[in-house]
Amino acid sequence: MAKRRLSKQQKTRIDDKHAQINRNAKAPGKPIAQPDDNNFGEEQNGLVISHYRAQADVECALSGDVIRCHLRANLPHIVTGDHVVWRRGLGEQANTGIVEAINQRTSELCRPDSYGKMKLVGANITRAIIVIAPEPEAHSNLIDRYIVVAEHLGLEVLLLVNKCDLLGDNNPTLDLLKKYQALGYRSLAISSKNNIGMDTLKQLLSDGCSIFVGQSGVGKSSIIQTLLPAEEIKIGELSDVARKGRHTTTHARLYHFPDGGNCIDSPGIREFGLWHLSPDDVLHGFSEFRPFIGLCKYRNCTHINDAHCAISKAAAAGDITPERYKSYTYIVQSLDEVTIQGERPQKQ
Ligand SMILES: Nc1nc2c(ncn2[C@@H]2O[C@H](COP(=O)(O)OP(=O)(O)OP(=O)(O)O)[C@@H](O)[C@H]2O)c(=O)[nH]1
Ligand SMILES: [Zn+2]
Repeated sequence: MAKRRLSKQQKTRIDDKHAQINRNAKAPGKPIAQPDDNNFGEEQNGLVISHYRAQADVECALSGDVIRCHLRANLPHIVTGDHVVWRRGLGEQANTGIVEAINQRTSELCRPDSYGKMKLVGANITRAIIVIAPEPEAHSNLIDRYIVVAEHLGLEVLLLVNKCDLLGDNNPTLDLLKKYQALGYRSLAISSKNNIGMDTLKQLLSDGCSIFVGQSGVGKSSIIQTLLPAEEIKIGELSDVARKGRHTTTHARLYHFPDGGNCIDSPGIREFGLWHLSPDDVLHGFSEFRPFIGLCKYRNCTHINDAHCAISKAAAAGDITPERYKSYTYIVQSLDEVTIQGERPQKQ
């Protein structure tokens, strides 16, 4: 994945798209030919497992069947993880249905597509599993970036150390772990290869809807495969596509863990980033900074080398660690960089 600095024009386009997504959630869409109401049964609840341009696979809340549904015109943009009201086709049409309404979402995850346009990739996610490993080495700034987005979306964070079979006694990953534990983040060390800690992980994931994020090679595919033995091939397919960089062709899919809880996965979701966040969002994403927010002398304080800044004073006094403060400044200064799907990393 390449990091590149967005031009003003591209940033405007992303902002416009985000505004459009918000408008779509409220405003009517283009009129399309409507199916005959008499051909469908009672309204019922469902869960969007996957969605395509004009259709969605909806799981019936009662039977668990997954039905390919058309979408009622004027419906806001639908996305994997949406809770919907739908009606099943009658008679010979029982294997189809129509989505009538989308219930309010508790969270929305967006990301830019290959053209830099923002699109929704998942809804109602409750938990971000940030996967790190002794190899490739974990960097706290990357962890902080994931945490900031998770905090912004109101997600629970689980810092998952995979490959614990490679941890010696003095591995730097253990120090990292302690640092985030001290900040109040839950963590767990596992080895998907040696099946260590997997039962505890299953328990932690047994409610809500999780997504797995983290740098390439930490073992996200391996972990998901272990948790979803029946879905092995499909996960593998997604992973292969990710490696070839053809992300736009894949759809986010919702999976049920056998022991409870859901997971939404796609290469696009695994690479979640700081799309659209303002410097203020980033500030609030550093949870230990919050007691000092609003105490700076100047209202337009950027908290980076500003005079009379309560945040930098807290860092100097040791109430905020130098690493986290540095991480904050680094993230704010790189907010206009974005990872575009399908691009290869550029040499620095
Ligand atoms: N030693 C050890 N190796 C592991 C473990 N889990 C995964 N691996 C290895 O780590 C490598 C990367 O695993 P993947 O599951 O492909 O990692 P990923 O995070 O999905 O990578 P991307 O698909 O590139 O994002 C593979 O060679 C795995 O066999 C583990 O618990 N211990
Ligand atoms: Zn300040």
